[in-house]
Amino acid sequence: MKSLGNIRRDFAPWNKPDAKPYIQFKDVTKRFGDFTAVNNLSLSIYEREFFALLGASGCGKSTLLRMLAGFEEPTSGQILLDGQDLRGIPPYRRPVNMMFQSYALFPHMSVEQNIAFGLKQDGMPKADIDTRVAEMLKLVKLSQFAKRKPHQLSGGQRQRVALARAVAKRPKVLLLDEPLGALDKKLREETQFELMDLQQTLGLTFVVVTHDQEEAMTMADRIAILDKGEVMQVATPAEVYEAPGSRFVADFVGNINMFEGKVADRDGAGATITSANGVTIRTANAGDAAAGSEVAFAIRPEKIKVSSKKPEGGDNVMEGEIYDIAYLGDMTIFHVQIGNGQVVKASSLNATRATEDPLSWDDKAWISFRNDAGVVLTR
Ligand SMILES: Nc1ncnc2c1ncn2[C@@H]1O[C@H](COP(=O)(O)OP(=O)(O)OP(=O)(O)O)[C@@H](O)[C@H]1O
Repeated sequence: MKSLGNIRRDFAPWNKPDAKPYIQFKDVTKRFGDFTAVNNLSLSIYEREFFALLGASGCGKSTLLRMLAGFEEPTSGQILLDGQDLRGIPPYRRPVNMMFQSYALFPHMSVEQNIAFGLKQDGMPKADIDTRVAEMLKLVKLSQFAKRKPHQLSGGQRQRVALARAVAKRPKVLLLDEPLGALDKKLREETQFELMDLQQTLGLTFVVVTHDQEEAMTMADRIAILDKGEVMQVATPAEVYEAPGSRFVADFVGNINMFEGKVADRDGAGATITSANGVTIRTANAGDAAAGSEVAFAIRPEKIKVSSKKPEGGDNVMEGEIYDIAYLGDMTIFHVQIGNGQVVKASSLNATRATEDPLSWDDKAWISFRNDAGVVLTR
């Protein structure tokens, strides 16, 4: 795992000016009657990338995948794969395979027959099929289950059979529509790592559709966040989380506190922001927000410290009262109502067993955060 991690750290073709995208959506629009499911969308995906399409139900994620697979054609615009326009090319002639949420395994066939199915249809010689199936079974660690029927497997094992079947034909691109949707939380988390390993081992390009942001953050090299058929932001998980480009993205990914307000003063890269309900915030990252403009200051709960005593110094210190406490085992989330009535969420890791600074409902408390802990959003 360590070495894979190192390889991934260097994997950023989107930052290389001469890197050629492998998959390109160019001004793609898809209408169903007078409903626009995908609106003039452009997107580039690179070879061997693990790319996630993330968005709420109905935002057009599956439609994008289906157009790439060839089950739908764009109303206008182009989809290119390795420079080739895909329009008019039927699904079975595209170097793309799709794995659906309902794995659609054939119930009457054994695991190995399921995996062999597509290869047989392609007329591959029997000896080659046997070799390929054995290789796939080993890859997904199901060799000992080759003779079983799908109903004799667990949900996670069935999911791996479906994966093996989807990659058996060695597609260049694997499309996964909510691939882990049917698995429980623990199994999902394990399987996420298996999927990442598999993608690395095979050197494939993966495009995965999910509405689960944690899943997208864990697995993907980059994430496209979609809303109403449009791309809101395309970035690495860390960028999406630490530097969201808009209120929509900030709010969509993870938990965040938002202070709506105005830029009162700018100095260098920083600014002073007065929130609509009277809090003054000092920030070092004001981006391109102009003095006087309406902005939101956004800060993640884990960047805010809660204490019973007023912290000495510090960039931003506000007095409040504990409004609510949620103990989640590994961490505690405090809701602190500050002077102006706004409730601020702050989380702290429960790294030690007894908390050094016990806080309780209705206690007076102080919140504090550094001036580089949040971002200013202009959109
Ligand atoms: N064949 C179709 N005819 C009419 N409308 C469609 C068709 N396919 C999709 N849509 C509409 O297009 C929009 C986008 O659908 P899509 O399946 O891409 O969403 P999604 O983001 O994948 O959502 P979910 O997470 O619920 O699957 C939806 O409003 C859907 O109702």
